[in-house]
Amino acid sequence: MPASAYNRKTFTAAVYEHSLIFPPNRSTVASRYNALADVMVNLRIYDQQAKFAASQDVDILVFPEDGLYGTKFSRDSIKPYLEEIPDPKSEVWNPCTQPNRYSKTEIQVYLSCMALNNSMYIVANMGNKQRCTRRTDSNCPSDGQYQYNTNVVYAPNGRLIARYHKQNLFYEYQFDRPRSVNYAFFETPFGRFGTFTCFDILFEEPAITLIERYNVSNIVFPTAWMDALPLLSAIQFHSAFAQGMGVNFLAANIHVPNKRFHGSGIYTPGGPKKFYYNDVGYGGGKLIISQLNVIENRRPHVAYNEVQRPSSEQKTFHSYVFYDKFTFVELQRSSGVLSVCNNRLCCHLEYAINKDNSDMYAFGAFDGLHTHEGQYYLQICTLLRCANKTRSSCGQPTKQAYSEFNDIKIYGTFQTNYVFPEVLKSRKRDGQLNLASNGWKYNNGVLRATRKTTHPVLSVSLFGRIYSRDKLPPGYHFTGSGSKSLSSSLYLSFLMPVLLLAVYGSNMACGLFTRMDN
Ligand SMILES: NC(=O)CCCC[C@@H]1SC[C@@H]2NC(=O)N[C@@H]21
Repeated sequence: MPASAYNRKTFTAAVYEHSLIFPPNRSTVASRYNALADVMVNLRIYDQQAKFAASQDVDILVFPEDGLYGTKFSRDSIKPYLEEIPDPKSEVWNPCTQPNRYSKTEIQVYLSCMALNNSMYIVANMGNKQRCTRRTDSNCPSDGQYQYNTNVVYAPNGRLIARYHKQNLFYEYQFDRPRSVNYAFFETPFGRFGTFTCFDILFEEPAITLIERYNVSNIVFPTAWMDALPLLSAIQFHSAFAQGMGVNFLAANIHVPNKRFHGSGIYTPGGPKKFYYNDVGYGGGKLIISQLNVIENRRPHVAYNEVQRPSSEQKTFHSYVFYDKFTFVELQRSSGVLSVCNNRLCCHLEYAINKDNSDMYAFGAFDGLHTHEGQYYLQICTLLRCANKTRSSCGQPTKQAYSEFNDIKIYGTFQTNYVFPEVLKSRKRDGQLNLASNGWKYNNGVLRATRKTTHPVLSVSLFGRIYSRDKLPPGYHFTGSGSKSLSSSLYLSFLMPVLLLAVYGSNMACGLFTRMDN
């Protein structure tokens, strides 16, 4: 559909960070009756939020991943919470107006009525079961059903219009990985929306393909994201993805601060519109509402690619950032130009700092395969505040910083256009994480402050992904996939190589892996 076909210029979006009420016991198998009671406690809170959102003329409301009953189920204990969900690509169903078409679909009926009663698009995450039999499907799990982590989308008339099964599972042994990637998108009067879930954002499939091949310019993103500082806090990375890919991005997280689940927001190609970050044990969930422009023409970024290696006079050192060994140089002067290289990536920094005595900053580069909790190939340039004044603390998580910069300009010799510009600050008032809503520009691969920074700087980074250098095929991680009965060492040392050979072999034969992204 051409962009001019959209009859709206703006729309109002909302995301709800939900402080969910967990079922009393997630390790034993509850009855369907008790499971539904657990879900209803959370659904009623969703309903209150939807009513309030409607009073604010919200067009689309997003709820988080695992928001209805939480995480850490076993394959068996999740079963009473699952529902069969028909494929909206092959049939039209309005659960609110046709509640008896399928049995045991109470959650879907409730969500659909929420959309209809409040006349808005509702995006939620729930569990989907799909029966199968080994007689016709040799991959059918031994318990006779697939179990998927699923996003569902309802139109303002209550109709189910999209269903997405999460591809890249993150230690979710209760769920199966879909055998082929499914792309879920839907049309609204204010643009085309795609959906994927949490860990998916780090991978090419389905995220990049949805945006580039299916031309979605808005993403609805239920997530259960645990912050991993210094480069992968929720608000920081989700905002950077929106900017790097040139999309509106609506991220709803669960709120469980003692497990590092927090940070939701509404992000645009030009920067964050509104976000919520609260890591203390009180304050609870929050509804965030913001008006956004309809994206007429998505404008992806091109990363700076000119190869230049100005030599740095300073000594480099190594330190770990989230298990990756970066090469760093320390910022020792009040202003200057620094370069640092790691493998094929060279990063360049021009800066002027008003440095507080308690701060130490370093500028680092990493070009390699990240292997902790999943595998993904990274190229990163980062200017960060070290956790204390030792070099080995550079890259360790910290939320404290006291220095502001008069000037920052960062660029690098990236071999990918998938570069996400991050600016993370420490909020003066209370030391909470903060984002820059303006005062920064990302253009032609160069990230620069357009004026003196406000709030102390925690990190400023160019976070690049090279999907074609990932060692695992899309969606294949050693986590999840319902393989709970296999010990991970057996899986990694024996079965994984066999699986990989089989997958690569068959896909190569089918010519599916010929596409190069970079
Ligand atoms: N529910 C999910 O899919 C959570 C995955 C996101 C976690 C992000 S990605 C890698 C980092 N590791 C973490 O602990 N948090 C980050």
